[in-house]
Amino acid sequence: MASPSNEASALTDKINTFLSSGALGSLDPGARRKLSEAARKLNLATEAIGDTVHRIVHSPLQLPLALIGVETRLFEVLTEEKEATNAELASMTSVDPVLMMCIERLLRYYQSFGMIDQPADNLYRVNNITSAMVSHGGRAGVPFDLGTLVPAFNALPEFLRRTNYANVTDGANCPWYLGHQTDKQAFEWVKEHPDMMGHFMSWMVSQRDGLPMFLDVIDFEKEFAGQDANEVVFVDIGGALGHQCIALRKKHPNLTGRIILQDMEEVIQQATTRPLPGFEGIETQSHDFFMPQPVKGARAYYLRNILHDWPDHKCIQILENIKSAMTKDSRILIDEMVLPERGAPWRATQLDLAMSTCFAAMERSRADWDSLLDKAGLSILKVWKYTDEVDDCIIVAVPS
Ligand SMILES: C[S@@+](CC[C@H](N)C(=O)[O-])C[C@H]1O[C@@H](n2cnc3c(N)ncnc32)[C@H](O)[C@@H]1O
Repeated sequence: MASPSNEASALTDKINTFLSSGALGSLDPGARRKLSEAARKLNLATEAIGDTVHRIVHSPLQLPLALIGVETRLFEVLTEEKEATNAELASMTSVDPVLMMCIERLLRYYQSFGMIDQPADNLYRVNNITSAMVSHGGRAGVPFDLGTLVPAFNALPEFLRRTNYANVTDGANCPWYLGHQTDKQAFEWVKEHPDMMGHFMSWMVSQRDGLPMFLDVIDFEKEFAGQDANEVVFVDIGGALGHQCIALRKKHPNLTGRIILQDMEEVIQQATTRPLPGFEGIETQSHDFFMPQPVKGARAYYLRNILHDWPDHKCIQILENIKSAMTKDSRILIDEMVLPERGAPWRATQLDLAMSTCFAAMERSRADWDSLLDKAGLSILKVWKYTDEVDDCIIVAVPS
C-alpha cells in the first residue's frame, strides 16, 4: 500500500501534468469551480505555519500592488502582448525606463503571487490572474476597494475594541467614520469623491461578471409582461447605471411595457450623460428610496444589492415606501444573497463584513430575510437561487 507521502507525491505529479496539458482551458464552468475549490482547500490544509503567518501578515500588500500593475499598464501590456521581457515591458508601460530595477522587482513579486507567469529568466507571460486584473471588474474594483473600503477595514479592530465587540448595527456609528475620519455617510462621501464615484459605478456594473443572473431563473416576460406599452413592468430601484435594465431589454427584446431606472440624482446624471451601450428606451428618474415610491402599480419593483447596504430599520423604510405604491399584481423582486447556515462561500462572507464595516449592514440568511420582511409587512412567495459562488437569490415578496 502506498504511503501518504508517496500518494501526495503522485498527486503532485498528476496536478503538474494536468496544469501543463492545457486541459484547463476547456473545462466547463462547473468542473472548473469544483477543481478550484478543492485546490483551495488543499492549499490551505497543506500550508506550513510560517507560510500562513507571512501570507496573512503581508496580505495588505496585494491590493496596492495590484493597483500599481493596473495603473502602470503592466498587466494590460502583458495581456495584449501575451509575453514580454522586462525591458519591453518598461518601454511599453508608464513606468519610467530608469526605474527598470523597480519593474524587475514588481515582476518578481507578481510572478511569486501567481499574478503573471515567468516561463524563462527574463520573460513574463500573461495568465488568468493578469487578465482578471485588466477586466472591467479588476479595473474598477481594485482602485475602488483600495480608496474606499480599505481605510474602513483598517479601522475595524479599533472600532470593535472600543465597542467591546458588539455587533455593528448603527449606520451613523460604524468603522467607516473612524477609518475615513469623516462624518459623511459612505454614499455621501463617495458623491464628494468623483474618481471613487466613477469606480463605484463601474464596479456595480461588473461585480458579478461571469456569473448567472436572476433572468436565468425567472422567465420575466411570462411572469411580468404588461398589458400595453404604457404599463410599467420593471422599476430598478437604486439601479446605478441601469445595467440590469439593459440586461432585461436584451433578454426580452419584445417585452411589452416600460422599464424605469431610479437612483440618486448624481447617478442618474451619469447614467444619462454617459449611457451604457443598450440604454436606449430605458426611462430614468431621480428618486431617494427613503421617500414614497412615485411609480404606482408597477409589475416588478426590483432591488439588487440595496438592502444589504442598510440595517433592518432602514430596510423597513425602503420596503414600506414600495409597498404603498403596489397594486395586487405588483411584486417586489429582491436580488440578494441568502446565506446558508453552514459553509457560506468566501465571496459572500467577505461582502457581509464589508457591509458591516461600511454601513452597519449585512448579508442575510433565510431566517434574517423572513424576519425582516415580516417586520415590513411582506411575505415571501418564492426564492430562486441562481449562483453557488455568492449564494445569490431572487426573492419574490408581496404585502402580507
Ligand atoms: C450597492 S449599489 C447597487 C447598485 C445596483 N442595484 C446593482 O446591483 O448593481 C447601491 C445603489 O444604491 C444607490 N443609492 C444609495 N442611496 C440611495 C438613496 N437614498 N436613494 C436611491 N438610491 C440610492 C447607490 O447610488 C447605488 O447605485
